[in-house]
Amino acid sequence: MNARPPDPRDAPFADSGQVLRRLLGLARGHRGWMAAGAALALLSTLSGIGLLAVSGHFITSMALAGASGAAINYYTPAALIRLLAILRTGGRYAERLITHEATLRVLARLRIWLFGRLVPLAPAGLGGLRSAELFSRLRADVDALEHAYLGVLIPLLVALVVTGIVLATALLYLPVLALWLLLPIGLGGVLLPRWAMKKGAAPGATVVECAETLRTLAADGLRGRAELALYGTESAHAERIAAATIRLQQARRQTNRLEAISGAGVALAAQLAVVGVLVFGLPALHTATLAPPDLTMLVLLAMAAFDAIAPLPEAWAQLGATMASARRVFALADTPPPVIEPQAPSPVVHDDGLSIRRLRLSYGALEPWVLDGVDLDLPQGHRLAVVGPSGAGKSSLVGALLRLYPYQGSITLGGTPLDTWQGDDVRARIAVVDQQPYLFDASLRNNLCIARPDATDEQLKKVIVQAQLDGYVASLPQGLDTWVGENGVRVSGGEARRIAIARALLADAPILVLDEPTEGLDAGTAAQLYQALAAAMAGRSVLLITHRLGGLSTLVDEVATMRHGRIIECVPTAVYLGVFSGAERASAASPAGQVTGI
Ligand SMILES: Nc1ncnc2c1ncn2[C@@H]1O[C@H](COP(=O)(O)OP(=O)(O)OP(=O)(O)O)[C@@H](O)[C@H]1O
Repeated sequence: MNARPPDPRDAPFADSGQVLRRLLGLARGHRGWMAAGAALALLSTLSGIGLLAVSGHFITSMALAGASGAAINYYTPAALIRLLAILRTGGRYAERLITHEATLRVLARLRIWLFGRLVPLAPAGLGGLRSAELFSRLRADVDALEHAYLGVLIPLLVALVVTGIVLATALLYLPVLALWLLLPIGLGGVLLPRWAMKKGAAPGATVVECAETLRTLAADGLRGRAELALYGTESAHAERIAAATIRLQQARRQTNRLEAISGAGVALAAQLAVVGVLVFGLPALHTATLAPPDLTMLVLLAMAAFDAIAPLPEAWAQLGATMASARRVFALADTPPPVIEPQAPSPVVHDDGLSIRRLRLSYGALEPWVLDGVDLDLPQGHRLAVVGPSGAGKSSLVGALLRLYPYQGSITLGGTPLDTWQGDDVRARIAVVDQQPYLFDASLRNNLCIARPDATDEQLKKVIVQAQLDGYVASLPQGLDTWVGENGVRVSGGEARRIAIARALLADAPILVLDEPTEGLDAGTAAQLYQALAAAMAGRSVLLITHRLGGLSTLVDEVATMRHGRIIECVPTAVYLGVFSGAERASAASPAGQVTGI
C-alpha cells in the first residue's frame, strides 16, 4: 500500500511502432476524419502529378503535331488538364481543412484522456513533477503528437502510393527504367529517412527535454521573481536559462543540419532519377520503343515522385522528438495510482464517527514515517484540536484522512474502513480548509461555488457571515463578482483563508477539518471566527489543526498533542488549557515554542 510512486521520467524506452500503434488506438472515434484527410491528401497529390504528366505529354504532342502538320485531339487532354487542376486546388484546400480538423479532434481526445489519467494520481503520484513539467506534458508534448499523423502517416502513405504509380508506369513503358528508378527511390525514400531517424533521435529528445527545462525555469523564475530580486540571484537564474537555451540551440542546429543533408540527398536522388529516364529513354526514342510525349511524361513523373519523397527524411528526423513526447505522455499516464479505489466500494454509512488506529504514513519508500502509529478518535459531533510542533505530522494526518496518500494501519468512518470507500465519497463527507488554500483565477463567487455549484445567494450570504467575511465583501464595489486573481494574489492571506473557510462551510459536510484557519488573522477576528464556526458546526464534527491556543475552548472539546508522528496525549480542552498556563503548555508541546497563544 505504501509503495514509492514510480518517477515518470524513468520511463523505459518503448519501441516506436508500439508507441505509434497506441497513439492510433487513442484516435478511435476520429479515424473517419483521419482516413478522409489521408484520402484527400492522396487525391490532391495524385491530381498534381497527373496534371504534370498529362500537360507534359500534351505539350510535346502539340509541338510534334505542329512540326509535322498532323491533326491531334486536344479537347480530351485540355478537359483532363482542367479537371486535374480543379481537383488539385480543391483537394488541397479540403485536405488542409479535414486533416487539421482530424488533428484537433485527436489532440482534444488525447488531452482529456491524459487529464483523466492524472486525476487519480494527484497529489501523491505527481509528487516528483513540478507543475510546469505537468503543464508541459499536457500541452507541448500532446501538441507534438500531431506530427505523428500530419508529418509521418500522411507523407508516408502519399509517398508509397505515388512511388508505386510511378514505378508501375515506368514498368509499362520501359521496364529497365523501373529497375533503375528503384535506386534513387530506395536512396531518397528508405535509406535517407532511416539514417535521418537514427541520427535525429538523440537531438530530437534533447530538444523536447530542453524545451521543458526552459518552460520550468521560466515559470519558476516568474513565480519567484520577488525572491530572486530580493536575494540578488536573478543573474544565476538567468545563467541557468542561458545554459538550457544553448543546449536547445545545439540540438536544434543538429536537427537542422540533418534536414539540410537529407534535403540535399533527396535532391541528388531526384537528379539521378531524371538522368536515368534520359539515359534509358533517349535510346528508346531512337528504336521507337518510346514516343517523345511519353518520354516527357516519364521525366515529369520521376520529378513528381520526388516531391512526394522529399518530406520523408525530415519527417523521420522529427520522429525522434515526437516519439520522445509520446513516451513521456504514456509514461505519465501509465503511472499506477498510489491510492487504489476499491473494486466494490462500501455503501455510504450515516454515522460520521472517525476512528484512527496505528496509522503510519510516509511520502515514499525511502522516506521516514511522518505518521508513526497515530491512535485518535473523533466521535460524531465531537470537536477536537490537534496541536504540536511544526513537522509533527498534523497536515499529513489530513492527507491520510482524505485518502490523498496511501497509509498503513486503519482509519474507519462510521465503523467502515476508509480504504473501502470511494475517494470521492470520503471527500464528500469531510470538508477541508487547507493550510495553503488554493484560489482560482476567477470571481469570489466562482471560488465559493466550487464546493456547491448550485448554491443560492442566501446560502452564499450565510457562509460569508459565518466565515467573518461579510465586512470584507460589503467593502468590495463588485461584491461577489470581484476577481481574486491568480492564486488569490488580489486578496490578503487572511482573506484567502476565510474565503476557503466559507467554501468549506458551503460544502455542508458532516466533518470539517481546519488546518491553521486563523493564520494571518488578528486575535479579535480569530476569536470571532471560532465562535461563528462553533455555531455553524453545531452537532457536526470538527478537527482543528493549529499552533495557536487562544480561543480554543470556544470551538473544541478536546486537545490532542502530536509529536514525532504520534499522539502523545488527548485531554479535554479545559484540562489542557487549565493544568498548565498557556506559556508552560506551549513549551511542553513545542520545544521550538511554535504552539502559541493568540
Ligand atoms: N508532500 C510531501 N512530500 C514529502 N515530505 C513531506 C510532504 N509533506 C510533508 N512532508 C514532511 O512530512 C513531515 C510532516 O509534515 P506535516 O506538514 O505533516 O507537519 P505539520 O505538523 O503539519 O507541520 P506544520 O505545523 O509546520 O504545518 C515533515 O517533515 C515534512 O517535511
